[in-house]
Amino acid sequence: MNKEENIIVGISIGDLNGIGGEIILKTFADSRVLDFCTPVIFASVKTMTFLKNHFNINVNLNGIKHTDQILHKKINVLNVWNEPVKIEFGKEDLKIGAYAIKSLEKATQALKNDKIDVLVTAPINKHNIQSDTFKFPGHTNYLAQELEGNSLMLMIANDLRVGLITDHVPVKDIATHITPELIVEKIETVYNSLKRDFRVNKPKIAVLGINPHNGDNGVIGSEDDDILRPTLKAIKDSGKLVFGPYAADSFFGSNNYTNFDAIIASYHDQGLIPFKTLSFGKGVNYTAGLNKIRTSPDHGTAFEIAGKNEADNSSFKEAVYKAIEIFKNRKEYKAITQNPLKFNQKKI
Ligand SMILES: NC(=O)c1ccc[n+]([C@@H]2O[C@H](COP(=O)([O-])OP(=O)(O)OC[C@H]3O[C@@H](n4cnc5c(N)ncnc54)[C@H](O)[C@@H]3O)[C@@H](O)[C@H]2O)c1
Ligand SMILES: N[C@H](C(=O)O)[C@H](O)COP(=O)(O)O
Repeated sequence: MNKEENIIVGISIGDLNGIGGEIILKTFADSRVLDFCTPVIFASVKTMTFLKNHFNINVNLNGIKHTDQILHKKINVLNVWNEPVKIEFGKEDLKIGAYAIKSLEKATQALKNDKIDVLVTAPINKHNIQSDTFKFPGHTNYLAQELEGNSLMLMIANDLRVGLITDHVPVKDIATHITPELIVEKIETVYNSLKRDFRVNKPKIAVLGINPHNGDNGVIGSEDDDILRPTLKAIKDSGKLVFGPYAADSFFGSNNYTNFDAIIASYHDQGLIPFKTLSFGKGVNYTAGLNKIRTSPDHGTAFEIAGKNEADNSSFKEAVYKAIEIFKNRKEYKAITQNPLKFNQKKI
């Protein structure tokens, strides 16, 4: 297979009782998608056949046992399990959560071993995936352990990119998590990702304040003055185009966000509420900063509509496209930065 043209997209199935299977099949039912990527779904042919019949989606599945059997122009399904699985749409079920993790672990292994080029994850339910061996609040935190680099949750929709200093952290713990070291690490990660993954030459990054109105000189909290401002000053002094802190409440409403290549929020809902409000259904969740590429849609398992053929697959499709785009950008960036003279040479 020509890996240059046919990027192999590994897909973890997510929660089988949610909308994951539906959005995956709807995406690859459009055969044009198979012209530029080769999907490999980590699940089982039996399970995927049940789903395609349930949703009446007319696709052919190519069942395989090993990644060396992957075929181009086919929807490959790698059999991670063979037994029949009882799918009950909309039901939170620990047994179903265990299949989501089986799929994720197998796909991650393939990603680590370069058997797939990128990983796109369908949504999981964070409660039913917990077990004695799996204790992560999400893919980002799991992949941060499995892969190399410093992970960053970066939500992307066209030119809007919102990264988080803290991600799946309970509200009561946020302030203690935000240290100068973590701020530096996350800004460094988004800066490098903008250059390498999105080919932004001189990234401009905005940082949102932690407290309401940046703490109003200590009246509403001291973290902005004591931690954030001095850290940002040191980063700015190093020559990076980093701006802020900006009061978070008006930053998006005033359209100021359009002036930056990325926005860094202090915590999950500070960043994800404006992001999803502006882009829900088109956004992509990208785990930046790691040696491998993983994207996912900007939504969850949507149990209330699962099985009803109502799920919109736009965000999942966008997640596939973005993973491919980032894969290509990284390759190009590597070529340019390794030997710029060679890259610019033209054949005479
Ligand atoms: N990438 C992921 O794995 C991921 C992302 C977000 C949430 N989750 C998990 O999913 C579960 C449910 O989370 P939630 O209820 O907060 O968010 P959700 O995104 O599942 O649902 C929010 C709302 O959006 C609707 N919706 C979501 N996706 C849709 C789609 N493709 N088409 C049409 N409507 C859609 C739902 O019906 C619901 O009304 C939680 O366990 C959460 O942790 C997982
Ligand atoms: N915070 C993500 C969102 O709301 O879209 C979601 O929980 C997924 O997180 P992981 O990518 O870490 O699973």
